[in-house]
Amino acid sequence: MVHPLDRYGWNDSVATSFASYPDTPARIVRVDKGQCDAATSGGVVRARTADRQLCTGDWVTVADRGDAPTVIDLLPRTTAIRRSSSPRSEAQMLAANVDTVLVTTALDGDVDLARIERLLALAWESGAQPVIALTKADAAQHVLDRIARVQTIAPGVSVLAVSATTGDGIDILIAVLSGTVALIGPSGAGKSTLANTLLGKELLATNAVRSVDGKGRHTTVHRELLPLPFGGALIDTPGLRGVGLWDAAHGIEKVFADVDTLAHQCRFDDCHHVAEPGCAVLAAVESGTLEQRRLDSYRKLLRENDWVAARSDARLRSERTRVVKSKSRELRRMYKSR
Ligand SMILES: Nc1nc2c(ncn2[C@@H]2O[C@H](COP(=O)(O)OP(=O)(O)OP(=O)(O)O)[C@@H](O)[C@H]2O)c(=O)[nH]1
Ligand SMILES: [Zn+2]
Repeated sequence: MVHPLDRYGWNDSVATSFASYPDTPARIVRVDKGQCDAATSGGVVRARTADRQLCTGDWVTVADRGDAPTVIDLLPRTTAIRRSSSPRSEAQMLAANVDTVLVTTALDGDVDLARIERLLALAWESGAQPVIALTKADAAQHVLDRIARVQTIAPGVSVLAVSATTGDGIDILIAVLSGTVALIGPSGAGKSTLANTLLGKELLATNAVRSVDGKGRHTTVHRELLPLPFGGALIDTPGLRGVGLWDAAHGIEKVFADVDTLAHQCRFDDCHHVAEPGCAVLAAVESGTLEQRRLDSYRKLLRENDWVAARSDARLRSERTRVVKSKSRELRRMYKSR
């Protein structure tokens, strides 16, 4: 049977997770300050978010409380794309309940491998399956070589070259996408153009890249979930100029599965792959099977991740101390007044 929310990613397991909630099921398609657009079986409604921290893709329940629809419950997220938002060292949620993360990079310039590795770490960490789309293939040379190059840094990920202009590669891309798809990539990567091609219509504003410096302006402002004509739904995200990792140790391990396998062959279990004897990682760099660039990138992301983890631990600790202190102040006041 067709469910009205099928277009927004409804399926059997989603239906099961709603079983114990009495209010109306809905999926968040867009979040604004204090309000959101929520897709329900009766259509998209404007709802109050109360003080809930929601993000695009969340499954929630809504109910009419007094004068307006209000979000009541937030269902547990199956996957979540998070990045660190400096300077407060907090996690920023980009999208929830995503099945496929479509990492995009334009082929018309230099492909920044380290940036792809970073975006892949973020994607793997979310729990969703990453797919890489190398865009603007019509404006690129040596496309096959470049696909092969990117494939070496992305174990377990499909790498496809596509062109929204000519339509090349779009069919294959559609075949590998499943469920809710989130598009991520730097500004000007052609995300909105690709999104419009997948959606089959011009729903998202695109922006010509400034010809002077080749930089795209940020055209995408909102994250919005839109139904795809071939099934599933799409979330476009604003161009991510710098994405900081947030607690992405597992994601980094997946991106660098090759380095990880080597690391298990080192003589010492706690090898740092710097100068230790019997280090399989350094041996692989020496023999040319592992690129120095990739090892450097791996180390850099690990260091950054450790740093963010330490900072957020410190923040949580100080928050906890503050709560404890204010609680004990409260208690002291209470005892005094007795
Ligand atoms: N030649 C060519 N140009 C493309 C293609 N796809 C996008 N472009 C161009 O690349 C530029 C940027 O495209 P957008 O889709 O706005 O990029 P974006 O990633 O959404 O950018 P933000 O919204 O800033 O994140 C525009 O000038 C597009 O016309 C393509 O397949 N081929
Ligand atoms: Zn080692």
